[in-house]
Order: sequence, then structure tokens, then C-alpha cells
Amino acid sequence: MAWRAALRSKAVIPALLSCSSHGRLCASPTFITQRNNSTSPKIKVDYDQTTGVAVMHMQSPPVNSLSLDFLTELCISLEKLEMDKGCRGLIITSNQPKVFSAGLDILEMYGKSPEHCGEFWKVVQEMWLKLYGSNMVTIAAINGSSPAGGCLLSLTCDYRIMADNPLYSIGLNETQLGIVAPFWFKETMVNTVGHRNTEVALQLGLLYKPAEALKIGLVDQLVPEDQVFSVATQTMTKWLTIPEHARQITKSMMRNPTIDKLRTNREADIQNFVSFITKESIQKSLRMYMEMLKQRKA
Ligand SMILES: CCCCC/C=C\C/C=C\CCC/C=C/C(=O)SCCNC(=O)CCNC(=O)[C@H](O)C(C)(C)COP(=O)(O)OP(=O)(O)OC[C@H]1O[C@@H](n2cnc3c(N)ncnc32)[C@H](O)[C@@H]1OP(=O)(O)O
Repeated sequence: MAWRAALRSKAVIPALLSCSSHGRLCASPTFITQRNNSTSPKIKVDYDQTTGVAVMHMQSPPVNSLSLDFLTELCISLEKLEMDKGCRGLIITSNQPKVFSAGLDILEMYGKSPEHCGEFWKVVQEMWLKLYGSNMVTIAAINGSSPAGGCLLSLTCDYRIMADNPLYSIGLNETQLGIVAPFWFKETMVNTVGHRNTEVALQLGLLYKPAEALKIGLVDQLVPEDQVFSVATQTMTKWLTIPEHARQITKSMMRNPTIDKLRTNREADIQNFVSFITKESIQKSLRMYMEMLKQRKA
């Protein structure tokens, strides 16, 4: 698709990157904001101009796995919203039953060429840079399970509201797949729940039930499932009463050290990922994990 090619082209990526933390000041003309509601196959964006709040509904069956196409679309949607001066808040939620997001699409990392893996990782980085550094108030309305990359997506937001359903879980469970959360996943978690909680959670690849997640601060609030979205909307209204420049500067101050670390090491991080994920032993672990998922289903 043209937009996917555009996003990946060398000419466009720097423009996108340069806007991830100060989007309103350095808007690239490449993606002039579309102010009306837009729909797309994997993500539906509803933007209410009267409130200045956009809602991103992830709708990629069966489990909103973060594939290359999904992430590319997510980045483009974010870019458009970020460049719109009127858009001040973003709620991210899922239209899939029981799942917020199953995390990175394992099939993008299994049996793929190093070039493909590198391209995939670049867009994973891009998603994180854009969301973690967003000028908007971002709220995750977590209405289902949210493992690994799904948890990361939630952690990039400013506030997390999760459905109080013990069938759901959330956490960075990478080690259970035989893989390792990279330093920026780790730091995003440390910045949220502290060093010790992260150390235990990452080594054991823990997936927390909502009540446990609340206890360690991995989520900020639990609400009955049917209220996740309405509470997210109310919370957004509250956050939007804070003077914007003061809130944005504060957010940057808290997050920029971590963001800068990845921004200055992007290429090395891609090389690290590619050499790690294409190892035979790691590929074997991914295959076994996928087989386990299928057996669990049977
Ligand atoms: C020096 C060393 C440095 C190393 C560091 C360098 C680099 C770092 C290296 C690697 C970092 C990688 C980071 C990876 C992050 C990730 O996000 S990996 C993905 C982890 N995700 C999971 O573990 C979740 C797995 N899924 C589930 O647990 C469940 O599917 C569920 C989300 C709880 C939903 O359950 P349910 O509703 O019962 O659905 P099913 O299990 O039946 O699934 C439906 C189909 O979807 C397929 N699927 C599920 N998850 C994924 C996925 N993440 N990717 C692709 N496909 C997925 C599942 O297999 C089913 O498929 P079929 O219908 O059977 O075909």
C-alpha cells in the first residue's frame, strides 16, 4: 500500500521521527491532518473535535497482535493526531473480545529474513517513540489481556484503566517465550513500577491478574468491564484541565532520558534485535511457544 511504502521510505521516516516529542512545533507536511473520523482495517480512529479527544480502537482479529502492517498503521494514525493542534487526548482501546493486544506478532519474528526482522523492529521502535513521547494525554482503556508488547503499549500511556476481570492478565512475559525484553521495554516498566518489581517481573516473565497489577502500580485503576471506556473518558476530562504546556514539559522531563537513549542508539538496537532473534536457538523457542499456544487452544 502507498502509505506503508511512504512510512518506510527513508525520506519520510526522519520527518516522522523529528515530530515524536514536539509534533506541534515541527509538523511535517507529509501527513496533513485529516480532521474527520477515519477508518482503516486494523485500527479505527474516532476523533471528536469538540472535546479534542481521539479514540483508537484496535480491531485486528483475532488478538490485535502487533504486526508490521498494524504498527505502520498505528504510527500513521498517531502522526496525524499529533500534528493536529486541536487533538489533545488519545484513548487506546480494543474492539476484540477479551484481548487488548497479544503483543508483537510472533509470526513477524519467526522464520523471517534478517531484513524483514530489521524492518519490523524499526516500526516497533517507532510506535514506542511516538507514544511514549506523545504531547497528547494518552490513556489505555485495557479491556482484555495485555501480554508483552500489549503491556508495553499500555505502559507508554500516561494512565492505565483495566477491566477488573480475573480472566485477564498483563505483563512483560518475554522470558517465557525464551526472548528478552530490550532495554527500552525494561526502562518503561522501571519508570512505572520501580526497579525491584521490574527485576522480578522480567526475570520470571510474570503475567499479573488485574488486582496484582494494581497492587504494584502496573495499572492505575480497575473498574467493572462495562465501565472501562466511560471511566477513561472521565479521566481524560480531568487530565485535560491541567495547563497543557506545564503538563507536556513535565511529561518530557520524566520520559526524555529514556527516549533519548533509544533515539541515539536506534541502529545498534535494530542490529542487536536482528542478531538475537535470528539465532537458531531463539527461533526454536518461538516455534515451541507457538505450538504451546495451539495446544492450549485444542
Ligand atoms: C544481549 C541480548 C540482548 C537481547 C535483546 C535484544 C532484542 C530483544 C529481542 C526480542 C524482543 C522481542 C519482544 C517481544 C515482545 C512480544 O510482544 S512477543 C509476543 C508475546 N505474546 C504472548 O505471549 C501472547 C500470546 N497469546 C496469548 O497468550 C493468547 O493468545 C491471548 C492473548 C491471551 C488470547 O487468548 P485467546 O483469546 O484464547 O486466543 P488464542 O490463544 O486462541 O489465540 C488466537 C490465535 O492468535 C494467535 N496468537 C496469539 N498471540 C499471538 C501473537 N503474539 N502473535 C501471533 N499470533 C498470536 C494464536 O496462536 C491463535 O492462532 P490460531 O487461531 O491457532 O491460528
